[in-house]
Amino acid sequence: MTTIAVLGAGKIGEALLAGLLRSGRAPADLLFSERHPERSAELTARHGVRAASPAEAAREADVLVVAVKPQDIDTVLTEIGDLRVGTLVVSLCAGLPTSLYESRLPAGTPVVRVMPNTPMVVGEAMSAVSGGTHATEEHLALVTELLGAVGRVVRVPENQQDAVTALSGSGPAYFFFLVEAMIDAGILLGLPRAVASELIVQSAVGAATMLRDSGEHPVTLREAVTSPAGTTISAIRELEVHGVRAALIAAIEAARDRSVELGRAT
Ligand SMILES: NC(=O)C1=CN([C@@H]2O[C@H](COP(=O)(O)OP(=O)(O)OC[C@H]3O[C@@H](n4cnc5c(N)ncnc54)[C@H](OP(=O)(O)O)[C@@H]3O)[C@@H](O)[C@H]2O)C=CC1
Ligand SMILES: O=C(O)[C@@H]1CCC=N1
Repeated sequence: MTTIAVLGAGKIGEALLAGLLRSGRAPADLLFSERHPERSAELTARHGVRAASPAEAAREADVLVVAVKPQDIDTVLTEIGDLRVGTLVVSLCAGLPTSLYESRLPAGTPVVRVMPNTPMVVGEAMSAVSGGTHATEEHLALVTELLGAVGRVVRVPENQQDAVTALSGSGPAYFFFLVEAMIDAGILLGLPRAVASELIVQSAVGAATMLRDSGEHPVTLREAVTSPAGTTISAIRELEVHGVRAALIAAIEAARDRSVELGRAT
């Protein structure tokens, strides 16, 4: 059986562990590495998965998933020390290119770069995968299978990963921000917070399901809500006056630029 080790079991690392367990991987085939003993104990109690040092994890693993913050990559690569020949390294880190790993790990190490997102915790992640110089079709297929257990997976050329990071990696945060603002609007209009929250969250679930399942373009779906001389068009005019479309485009461009910067900083 393939042994998978997750270095850095924070928000994304723990979501992946939980998803792999949900998809039927045995706890004995998984291990993780965390900096603080209390966090390790908490994770082992919650998931029944073993904690190990980065060096132990690297020695045992067939697949080594790196899920530390990009700023911690130097430390973790130093800590893992020697890697078994052929160990597949999977990086979930924003901005970090496969060439960074290839330059620091034994020659020929296969590396796959992945950008997932937090809906992984409910099995609804969107992940994009790109192979490094030594990643074969089998490596990409294995990573696609692993990530497929926690959501959808697409393949992209590595030079698109910074854009992917800005769109779907950070994307859930933009939707949460929008929902938060819409709930605030409900409060302004005098609704109790709980009622405003239920109205908006269910509307978001319904709209997302229509987007995914109807096959319709978002413009068509929006037009179906927008009655002539009705309420929706009054709101849409305000969104355009306040430059919400341009703000979103600029925000996503800034996120892409930050991803590029994180890659250059290491
Ligand atoms: N959150 C998100 O939405 C997404 C995140 N990512 C990427 O995933 C990676 C992790 O992000 P996220 O889960 O949010 O971050 P977290 O900070 O929640 O998780 C990282 C974990 O790694 C631990 N860690 C740091 N250094 C080491 C080390 N040397 N050995 C063992 N454990 C270590 C951290 O401990 P400590 O807290 O002590 O530092 C922390 O628990 C990032 O690179 C990010 O770019 C990708 C897609 C989406
Ligand atoms: O904000 C970040 O840097 C990480 C990467 C994508 C989502 N969260």
